[in-house]
Amino acid sequence: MNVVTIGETMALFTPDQNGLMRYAHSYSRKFGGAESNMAIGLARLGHQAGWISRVGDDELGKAMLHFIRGEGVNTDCVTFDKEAPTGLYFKEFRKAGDIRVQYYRKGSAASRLSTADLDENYIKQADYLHISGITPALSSSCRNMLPEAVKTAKEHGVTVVFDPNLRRSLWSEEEARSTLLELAALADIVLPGIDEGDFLFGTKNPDELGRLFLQQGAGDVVLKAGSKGTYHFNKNGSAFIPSFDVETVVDPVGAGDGFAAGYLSGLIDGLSTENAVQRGNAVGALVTQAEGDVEGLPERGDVEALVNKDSGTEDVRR
Ligand SMILES: O=C(O)C(=O)C[C@H](O)[C@H](O)CO
Repeated sequence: MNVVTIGETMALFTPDQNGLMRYAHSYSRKFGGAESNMAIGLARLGHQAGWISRVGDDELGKAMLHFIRGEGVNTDCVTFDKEAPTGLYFKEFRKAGDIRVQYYRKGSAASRLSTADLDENYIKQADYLHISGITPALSSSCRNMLPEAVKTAKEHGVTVVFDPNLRRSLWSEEEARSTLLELAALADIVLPGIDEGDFLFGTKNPDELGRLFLQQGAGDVVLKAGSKGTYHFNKNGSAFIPSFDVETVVDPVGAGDGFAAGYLSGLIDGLSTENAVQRGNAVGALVTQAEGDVEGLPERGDVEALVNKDSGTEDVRR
């Protein structure tokens, strides 16, 4: 297994018409969850990814498992929870550039994840353990589980990758800040966005953020600056890798997960850090071109076509 990830996936309902969702009568049902989005992204690029989760023992949970397994992600460590339902979320396209999400996930099956769901043998066979800052916001058992997962990974030399994925609606600012900082300190690689860096450290200055995350304990800091590009910092210095131009953003949700998949794909393939970041930028850009959290995740040929066509290859080691 190249990467094992842990987290909640929800059934995602999108109104079939744009505008205020109160007028919607029909919805498309998709699936979305930061960690499984990333795992599907990896599988689509030809890598082996495993997902640890709990889903409701209900029709949506069963459909979700079929879908994610069908995408080529290993689901051996996904449990059906008989006591709690699969979480839901709605994505409302109000108008161009105004997309809102509404969660119905409190008490969901995945919020009941705990250390009992961690299988040492499953985690230890991976090269990377990927975790996100959404999981600890779901419940105290989820919150306690992540440091344990990290401990298991570290005992077996598995590299820990942490994407803060700040979701303000799920918890208080104080709780979010202290927990995300704790997890960032445990990770080998952190993948924050500039706004998340600002939330955690009170600055949007990339160099400052790079320094602060390194000081916090990460070995590699991959700082996403949206449509501008991505900064990379480690003890040897820093680089800026520009983004790829996209004409219209159809749906930005999931772009960060796509970035993580592309970046990890690059590392797994042994690319230089800059080229791995560039692959992350390419996958992130392509995700925004289709509606849905995973529908735009590209196959390898699409990524190569974009990388080879574009001038995004300019990378400056600073
Ligand atoms: O918002 C969440 O918690 C999700 O996991 C749903 C989406 O798939 C995710 O936000 C995309 O990154």
